[in-house]
Amino acid sequence: MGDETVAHFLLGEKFTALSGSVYGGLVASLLDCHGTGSAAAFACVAENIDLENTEIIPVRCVTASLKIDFKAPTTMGTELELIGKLRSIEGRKIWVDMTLSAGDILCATGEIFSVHHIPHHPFFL
Ligand SMILES: CCCCCCCC(=O)SCCNC(=O)CCNC(=O)[C@H](O)C(C)(C)COP(=O)(O)OP(=O)(O)OC[C@H]1O[C@@H](n2cnc3c(N)ncnc32)[C@H](O)[C@@H]1OP(=O)(O)O
Repeated sequence: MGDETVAHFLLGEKFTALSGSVYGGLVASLLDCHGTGSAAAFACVAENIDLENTEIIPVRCVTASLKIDFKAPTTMGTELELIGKLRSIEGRKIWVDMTLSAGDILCATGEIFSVHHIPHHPFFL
């Protein structure tokens, strides 16, 4: 993964909102999921956890804040690429900047602030 995370998606037509384009709420969901996954991966790297040889990723993150800017309609039928870049880690707090592109078109940017290693958090009981 180096200093960035990459994921690809090809969505089905059922996620169409306005004609020919992906529903914006789904764009936000993809960025949310990619953001928390990226935050967990960056936390592992910071803690020298070997992701290649780990069956269960020992770090979990939850979204505390998510900001999306929609830059252009997200074309339906084109493979989407999500890229996450670590902005910073301060203890349990992790900030990741993201882009979502369809081919050459930058469709959305996102910023996620997530929190990890939460003892006794109801999500992880
Ligand atoms: C299939 C895989 C899917 C993976 C999951 C995808 C992502 C998700 O859907 S997660 C679900 C949506 N998110 C949630 O439901 C989270 C709900 N919120 C919470 O559980 C808590 O508020 C939580 C965990 C974020 C923080 O609570 P808690 O652990 O008690 O820590 P808390 O002390 O309040 O905050 C920690 C730090 O973050 C800061 N912080 C918390 N929320 C925010 C925020 N919204 N903005 C800025 N800073 C914040 C606090 O100020 C604090 O800073 P510091 O340590 O410097 O004082």
